[in-house]
Amino acid sequence: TMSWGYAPHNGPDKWADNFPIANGPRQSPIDIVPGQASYDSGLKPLNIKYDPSTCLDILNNGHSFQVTFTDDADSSTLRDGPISGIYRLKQFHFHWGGSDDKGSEHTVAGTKFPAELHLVHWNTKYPSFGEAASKPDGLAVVGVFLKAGDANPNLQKVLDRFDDIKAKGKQTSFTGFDPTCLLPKSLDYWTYDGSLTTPPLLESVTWIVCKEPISVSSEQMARFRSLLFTADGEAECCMVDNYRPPQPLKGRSVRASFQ
Ligand SMILES: Oc1ccc(S)c(O)c1
Ligand SMILES: [Zn+2]
Repeated sequence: TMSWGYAPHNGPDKWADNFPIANGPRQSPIDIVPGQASYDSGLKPLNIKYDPSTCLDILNNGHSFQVTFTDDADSSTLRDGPISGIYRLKQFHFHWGGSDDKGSEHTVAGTKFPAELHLVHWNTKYPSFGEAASKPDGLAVVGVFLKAGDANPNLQKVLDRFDDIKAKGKQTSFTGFDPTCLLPKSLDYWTYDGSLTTPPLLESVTWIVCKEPISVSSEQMARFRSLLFTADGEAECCMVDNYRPPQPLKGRSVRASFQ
């Protein structure tokens, strides 16, 4: 059977064929309109504590590349912000474009960024990521925009491993990395109830989108685009434009942690 992707024949406009939730009431991403977000003084600052020793490996899964963490203890966690309880970091990955004028999933008053980082956490009130992913309060994803500018030395540590994961299915060890270094100075954020932005598009995500972007150089963006959607031995297809466009808000409110 044809699996989902980002091409005309299997991309975002086709996902509803196999994943009808694609037209559900709390789909992601969305266009964030700052003037329409409501400041909520009850929102707490994000409490993020990551342990670099939980960083395990980096892999090309055919849709993006992902850095995976061991999540059998409360070592790398997200607390407070808009959530209750303790959420454990499972993985981070990115979405990006074929050129610097597109690539992010969330947009800000229609503005697209060249890429977007997703740090995926699951609620420890559930026994595992897989269990949590099917619950309305199961996941919390911190989104960070990448803005074209100075080269990002912290990001470069990840990009330097791309030679080992160029093709779909390739994986290599990646340890001792602390993703805190990929967060912006300010942790002001917008938050709303949404979903995974890739199939199965589960409506289980509390989205926490940082207002401040981090920097990425155009040369570093070119490096993202050197990865392949395709496996060794298949006709090569560059991994670009692996982003879902904004989805209908359907009455949801977007709250801001800042005035
Ligand atoms: O576990 C996840 C997979 C994909 C995406 S886009 C997420 O936000 C979480
Ligand atoms: Zn994502």
